[in-house]
Amino acid sequence: KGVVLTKPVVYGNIARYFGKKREDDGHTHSWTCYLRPFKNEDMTVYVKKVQFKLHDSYPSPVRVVMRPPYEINETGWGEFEVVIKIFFADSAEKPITIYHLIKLFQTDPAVMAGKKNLVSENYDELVFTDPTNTMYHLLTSPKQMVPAIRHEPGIDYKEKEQRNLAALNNAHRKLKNEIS
Ligand SMILES: Cn1nnc2cc(CO)ccc21
Repeated sequence: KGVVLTKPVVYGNIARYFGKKREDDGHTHSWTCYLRPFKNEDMTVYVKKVQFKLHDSYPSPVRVVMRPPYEINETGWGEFEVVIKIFFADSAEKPITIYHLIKLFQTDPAVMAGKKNLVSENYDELVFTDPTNTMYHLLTSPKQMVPAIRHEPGIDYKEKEQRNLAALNNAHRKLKNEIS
C-alpha cells in the first residue's frame, strides 16, 4: 500500500592518535565506530541487535551489540571498511546494511598531534517500505532515550541534514522514476 516510514540515524567513527606508534603491537590510534539515532530515541524498541564486521585480521571480527550505545571501541593502525548490519525486532523485516570506512588520518594539525579527536560521520535514514504491522507499530511508538543521546561536538547537523536530505530525495525520485 506504498507506506514508507523512515528513522534518521548518524553513523561513523571518532579516532585519536596516540602521539606515537605503540611498541608492542604497532597500533597508532584508538577509535570508536558507532550507529546513533539522530533524534533522542531508544532504538531497542525496533532493533534486535547491531552487528559491526571489522577487518578480518581483528580478533573475532564480527562484533554483536544487543543494547545501546551501538558502538565498538578498538585500537589499530589502518583505515578499513566496517559493515554495520542492523537486525530488527520483527525478524520478518529484512536487515539493513550500512558501510563505513574507518577514518584515522586528517591534516588538521591538532588531530595530527593527537590533541583532538577526528570525527568522520554521516547522516542517513533507515527506510522501511510497506513494513509489517508489527514493525509499523514498533516504528510508530518511539520511546525517549535516558540519558539523552549526545552527538559529537563540532558537527553542523542542520547543514549536514539539509545536504543529505536533498541527496536522499534525489535518490528517492530517481528510484520512483525507474519503477514507474
Ligand atoms: C586493518 N587494521 N588496522 N589496525 C588493525 C589492528 C588489528 C589487530 O591487531 C588488526 C587489523 C588492523
